[in-house]
Amino acid sequence: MMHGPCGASNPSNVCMRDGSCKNHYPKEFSDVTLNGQNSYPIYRRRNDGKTVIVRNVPLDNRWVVPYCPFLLAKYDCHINVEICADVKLVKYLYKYIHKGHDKVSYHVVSNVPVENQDEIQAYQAGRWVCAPEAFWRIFGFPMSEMFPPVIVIPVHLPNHQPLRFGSKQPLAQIVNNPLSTKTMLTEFFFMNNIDPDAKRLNLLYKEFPEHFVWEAGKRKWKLRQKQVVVGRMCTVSPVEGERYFERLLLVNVRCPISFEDLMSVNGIKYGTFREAAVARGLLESDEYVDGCLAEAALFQAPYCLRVLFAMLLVYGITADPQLLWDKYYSSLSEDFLRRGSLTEFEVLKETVSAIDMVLTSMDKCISDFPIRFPPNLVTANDRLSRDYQHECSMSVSNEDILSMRCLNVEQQIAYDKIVRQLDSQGEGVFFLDGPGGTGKTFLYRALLAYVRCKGGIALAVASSGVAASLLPGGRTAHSRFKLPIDVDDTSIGKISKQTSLAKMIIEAKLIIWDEASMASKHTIESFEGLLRDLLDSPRPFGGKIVLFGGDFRQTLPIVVRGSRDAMIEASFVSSKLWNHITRLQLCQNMRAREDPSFVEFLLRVGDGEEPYVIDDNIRIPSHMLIPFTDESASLDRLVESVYPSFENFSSDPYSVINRAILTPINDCVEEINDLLLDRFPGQVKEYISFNRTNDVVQQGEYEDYLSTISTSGLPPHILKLKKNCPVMLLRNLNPLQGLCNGTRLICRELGDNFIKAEIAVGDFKGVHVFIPRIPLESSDKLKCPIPFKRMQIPVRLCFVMTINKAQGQTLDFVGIYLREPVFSHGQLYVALSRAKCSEAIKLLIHPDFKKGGATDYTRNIVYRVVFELARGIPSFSSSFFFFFFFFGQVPFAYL
Ligand SMILES: Nc1ncnc2c1ncn2[C@@H]1O[C@H](COP(=O)(O)OP(=O)(O)OP(=O)(O)O)[C@@H](O)[C@H]1O
Repeated sequence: MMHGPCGASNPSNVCMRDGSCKNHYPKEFSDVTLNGQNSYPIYRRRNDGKTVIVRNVPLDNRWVVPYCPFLLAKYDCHINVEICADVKLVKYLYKYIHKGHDKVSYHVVSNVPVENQDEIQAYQAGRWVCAPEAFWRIFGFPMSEMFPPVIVIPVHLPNHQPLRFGSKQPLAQIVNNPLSTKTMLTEFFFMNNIDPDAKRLNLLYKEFPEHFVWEAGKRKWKLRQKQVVVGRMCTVSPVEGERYFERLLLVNVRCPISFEDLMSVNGIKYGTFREAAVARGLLESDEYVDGCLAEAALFQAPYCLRVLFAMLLVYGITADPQLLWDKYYSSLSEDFLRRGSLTEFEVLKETVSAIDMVLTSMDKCISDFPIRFPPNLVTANDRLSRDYQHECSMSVSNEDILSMRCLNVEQQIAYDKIVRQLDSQGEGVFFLDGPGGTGKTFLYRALLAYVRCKGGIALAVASSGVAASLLPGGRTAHSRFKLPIDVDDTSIGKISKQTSLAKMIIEAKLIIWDEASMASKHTIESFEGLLRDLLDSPRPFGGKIVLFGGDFRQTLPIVVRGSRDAMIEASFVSSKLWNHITRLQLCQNMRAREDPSFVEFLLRVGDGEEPYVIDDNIRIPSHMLIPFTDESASLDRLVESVYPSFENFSSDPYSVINRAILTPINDCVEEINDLLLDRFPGQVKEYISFNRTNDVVQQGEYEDYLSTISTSGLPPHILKLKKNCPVMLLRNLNPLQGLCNGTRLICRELGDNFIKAEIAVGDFKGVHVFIPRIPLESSDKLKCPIPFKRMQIPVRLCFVMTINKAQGQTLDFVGIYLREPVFSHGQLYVALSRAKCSEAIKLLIHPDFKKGGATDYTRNIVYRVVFELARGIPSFSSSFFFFFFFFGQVPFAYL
């Protein structure tokens, strides 16, 4: 069915209102179906050049009314079906039931003279009941049904019980009726106080109707025998003040026995619900920041306190930074004061500089915040030259110096080639291509050591925080080169030539960019434009020596819900710059060198050469499999393989940190993490988040829903932790000091307002940090359709993590849980290649009954075209290396 035509071709069409179409035709062309503004779908309408003539006007795809081709053909009429894939679209479920498809407006025209007509009465609304509906109603069949039934439960302040009475009922009778004061809420408290079942079940208010029935006549709760129901508290807007805070407490406090009990926290009775909510950490407030710093100051760790203070400033959690600065200055400067040799001014300068240094790594500076200091305490020049000095004087570990002499043959060839260019002050852009574990990081470290030992500047960056934390002095490429986050083909990084950052980049002898295969081509092109601009050179990358590295078998740049073509198009190999790059190949797997048959298997999986059994499924060697018997028993076996005994792990948490269960989707991560936390020894502590909608009007309406959202970029609403458990950081908090998105940590202390954690991997292993609650947003618009911020400690348990989060990490033991098969290029390969040998891997594959229920094969997605594009450049000694690539992993050193 075609709409219209309307608009200029037919301005009098029925859809025209004020000169434009009320149904917004013609729609936009779109290659794919997208979620549009306010969750209305933008359907796929390809610009294929086809038109049809409707009432003498040529109409293209933009005029087609959405329809379902199957239903159209089957019933020979226009039927459209929309699937609610987003919470905002649920409105359709209700809209069409209540809107009344059969409702009509009609006008009754009478012969009465116009001046005597009652226009309002003349306008009528009526219903037209079609024959099937008439029959349906006559037979008394239900027209609509909701399952399970939803019981709405009231929220009222003490002595504010809502009361219904007749206009003629005597007031004394109402007041003296003992039942009038009883509501579902007061009786919920009563039951929690006296009823053994209610005590045993330890319920939240909203859970109560699932287990108890409300007897309206007797105004009391009775234990429910059967029937499934859902309880929902009525919504309360934050503008209602105390009633809103009371509801917030009722959402989170189990088994309260009275209003007073609800207002008590740890034995302290607060005067208001708001104060009680703040004390429970359910509300964002300045009291929280104060409490957080006061608690942290007790640890007498001024370095950690300064990092914490900087985080609280950056995330804008405090309204009055000056007040906090004055109050905590002595704790923040404690170590400088203790030195004794510094003047008061020098102590101040050192303290401010130290905080400023942390702020710089988060792209801020102390002068961005309203704290009064003597003028020019830390100047912009100080800041930049500090960064410059830091890079110039980067220390080199003995291990890295030694690595220059331990390179294998392939590494040595690549190393020599780059060193030759460095020594001859030449130029060159390289791509170090090697499967996971072939020693790319090892080679980067050797090259960084070479340049730095000679006093030169070598900049090390990576696409992800985890990879950056494995390089000495590593930063994420975005933060180091100030690259825009949302880049397109016109973006160019911008750094003023007068700054010392520009000086540092210009003087850098070598720039290394790890995991460039994960960076989008626009990001790399933007970086290339920046180099040309800074170096005033038309040559690619401004004539610098740049070494990119990565593995195109691993995951490609993320294009949210992007198609295969979109991912390939976004990849580095699709960039025009790819032709200017010399490829260096590493093949010998150093991580899994003890297990050559595993290495060969890995490569076949990564290259998409492992034979397919059915569709795109490959068979997994039986010794790597956990046989599927039933859901919980098989999962138990997987868990036991990865974490045989938690008793030993809690005394040596480092042995947990290098083990993990990997899974492609986030859905079961939280569930299995919670299961494992239960088995982990120790007392559990819960941190409940506060979810704040960006539009304050939506707060009351969506608050309950927001707390159910679980997505990989956000910590859970209820974060459960135990002392010594492993967690993963979810934000780049302080990349300079190893706190990157993906850094693994061990929880050492569980404070009321923050956790004290120890960095468990990378160059900053062993460093302690305080991690407070910060406001976090998710970029996943589909899972988070209502824009909101979650105030929570930005960590997740990492007994289990998604495969994408594990990229770049080496693990001692890997469990792979495939409740759903992998869904994107390279995921199976990334998961398998985290281990050093096949003995250190166990896979559990859920049977796919559509494919015969087998549990020994699973999907492997490989976009081979990426490899073809990658090979489209001159490959350095490629034939020499490919010989070994295909004919076994014979180490060159043995030849
Ligand atoms: N020449 C070498 N001599 C000894 N050990 C090496 C050598 N090269 C690499 N290794 C070791 O092999 C392991 C894997 O190396 P590395 O992490 O550098 O690989 P990678 O290619 O960067 O892996 P990924 O792509 O998964 O990050 C490390 O434990 C590293 O120390």
